[in-house]
Amino acid sequence: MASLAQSKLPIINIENLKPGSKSWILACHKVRHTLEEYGCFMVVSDGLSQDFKNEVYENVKTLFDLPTETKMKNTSDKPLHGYLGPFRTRPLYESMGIEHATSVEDVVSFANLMWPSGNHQFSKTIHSYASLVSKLEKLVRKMVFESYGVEKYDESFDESMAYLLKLNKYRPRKSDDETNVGAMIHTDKNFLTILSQNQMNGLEVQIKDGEWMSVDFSPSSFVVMATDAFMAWSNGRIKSPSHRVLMNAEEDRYSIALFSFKKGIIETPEELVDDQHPLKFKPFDHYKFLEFYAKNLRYLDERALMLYCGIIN
Ligand SMILES: O=C(O)CCC(=O)C(=O)O
Ligand SMILES: [Fe+2]
Repeated sequence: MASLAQSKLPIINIENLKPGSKSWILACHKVRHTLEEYGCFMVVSDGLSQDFKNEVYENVKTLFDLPTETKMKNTSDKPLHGYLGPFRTRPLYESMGIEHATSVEDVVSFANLMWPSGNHQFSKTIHSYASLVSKLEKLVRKMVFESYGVEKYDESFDESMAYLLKLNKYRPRKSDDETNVGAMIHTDKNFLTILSQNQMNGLEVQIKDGEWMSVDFSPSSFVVMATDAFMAWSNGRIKSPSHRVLMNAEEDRYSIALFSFKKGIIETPEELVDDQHPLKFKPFDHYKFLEFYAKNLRYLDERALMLYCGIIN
């Protein structure tokens, strides 16, 4: 069995840097090289104070405490965007998607659906959180694009990004007979993922040679994770790390993932294709790929992308 690495995820400081400065350029390269090697890294953010984080997670708990019939009202025409309840293969897990969480109107209408007389506190806190995290998403993307010298494509991403805030709850096991798998081994299908958790660990990432690393979130930290779509965009340079959640905690674990999706086509910049790096993935419509994935959920890893738009050279 693969061993569990004790090392920590790289931590990169990306806040408060002046674009164009020497430290900015160095950080851009570091972000890109770390995503190429590990597919993820940790960021400690000034914006995620302990008080704010407590407030966010209290609101998340209040949401999951609602009756199942209420939570089930959260549906979506997009796959895997609405409420997902526990089921046989993953009894510990529940998740709620809030679409367009960076738009205050959309968060308010989600809250109105969950609480008939609204929930101002929830809307305010969750919208502030989504805004903070979406800024980080934009920053990381800009840094990677700049490091590859293809920043001219970043604007079209900025204009067409949709943000899904995915709130996850993992309850503890009821007995030793129950599985401890909170989330099965998978790679993400959005463009970039920015994750935080309450104080309960459980996330594990496969780094190299099948080695699993358990992620110890430091306070005020986010994990930035690349995905299959980002890997395709980079012509296979960026790694889309396999990850899972194992629940050994005795209390509920909550996490929040901000998922960015590109409305429209994702295509590898021509600058990233040459004789040594032939094109690996055909251009693809991001949401259509998500639909394909949702219909073929046995391919939880990057095989889904290979089957959908991979080019066999
Ligand atoms: O809960 C976590 O830490 C990870 C969640 C996750 O992998 C996902 O939502 O795709
Ligand atoms: Fe994931």
